[in-house]
Amino acid sequence: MTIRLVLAGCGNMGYAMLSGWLKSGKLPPAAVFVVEPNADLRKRAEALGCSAAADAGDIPADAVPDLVVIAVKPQVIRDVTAAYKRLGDGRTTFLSIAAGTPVATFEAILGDRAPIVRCMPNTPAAIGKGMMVVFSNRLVSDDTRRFVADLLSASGEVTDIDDEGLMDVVTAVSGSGPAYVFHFIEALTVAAEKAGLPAKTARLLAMQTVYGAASLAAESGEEPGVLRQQVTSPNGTTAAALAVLMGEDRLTHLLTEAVEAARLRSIELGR
Ligand SMILES: NC(=O)C1=CN([C@@H]2O[C@H](COP(=O)(O)OP(=O)(O)OC[C@H]3O[C@@H](n4cnc5c(N)ncnc54)[C@H](O)[C@@H]3O)[C@@H](O)[C@H]2O)C=CC1
Ligand SMILES: O=C(O)[C@@H]1CCC=N1
Repeated sequence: MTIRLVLAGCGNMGYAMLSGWLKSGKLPPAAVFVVEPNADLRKRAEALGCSAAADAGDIPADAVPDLVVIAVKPQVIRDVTAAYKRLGDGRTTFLSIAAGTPVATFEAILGDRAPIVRCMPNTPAAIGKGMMVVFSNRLVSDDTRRFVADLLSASGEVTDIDDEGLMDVVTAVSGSGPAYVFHFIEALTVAAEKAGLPAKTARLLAMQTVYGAASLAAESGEEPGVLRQQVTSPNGTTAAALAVLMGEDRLTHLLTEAVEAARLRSIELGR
């Protein structure tokens, strides 16, 4: 079958997105060629029905995929992209999910004819609940934008931005954000254990509370502040806890600091 998509890097994020695309049926596995040096990860991709090889040189020489997805660490992005230079004649679109790395880095390597899309996904993409934010260079046609958006929609919500400078903020909010929420679950579990709950119960309560609250916020159409007030009885238990979290805007300050640290790191990674 014709190779329509090459995935360079099938680690955590590459695999998460690939699984979503295949599950949705938007792409037949036989149309995907995975390039991944790690043998175990290649096997995992082959188990999905894709072809896989350790090196870009193993892609059939006559293949002209619609899309090359670059899903490697920012530190190796230049070397990896250089291996696809022959596909920079305008027929293939490049989609990078790397944190920090600007479109200009790809343009410098691939030349001035390559349509390039920069996307910041997050790991909930693995179960179709990701957040994908997309920035495209001027060579990406409307048709290609639609094609890419449709493919990405298999992994969750997709939204466009037209100011690339905001990608570092996006990375700090939705790209890294799942880790903040996972840590919140960990922290609530520890707090529950310290207050006397058995470990297993503590974890169940913390996880189901975050899951239920996020689902309610997403599905009710109500503002999070209103939902918060619905939990908070005057002078009750929630008010006591929120005085700790919201007093002097403690949690807001902490998250603002965390997002800023991630944003600055994203800028550094792009250098
Ligand atoms: N993990 C996450 O939550 C998110 C990651 N990203 C971005 O996704 C990219 C990948 O991150 P992860 O999946 O977390 O890292 P990872 O380390 O799990 O995956 C990267 C993969 O690239 C492979 N690789 C190394 N050299 C290669 C080469 N020459 N050709 C092909 N593959 C090669 C590695 O063997 C590895 O499996 C990064 O640029 C990161 O900024 C973006 C959004 C979220
Ligand atoms: O931690 C990182 O650098 C990547 C980018 C966003 C999430 N993970």
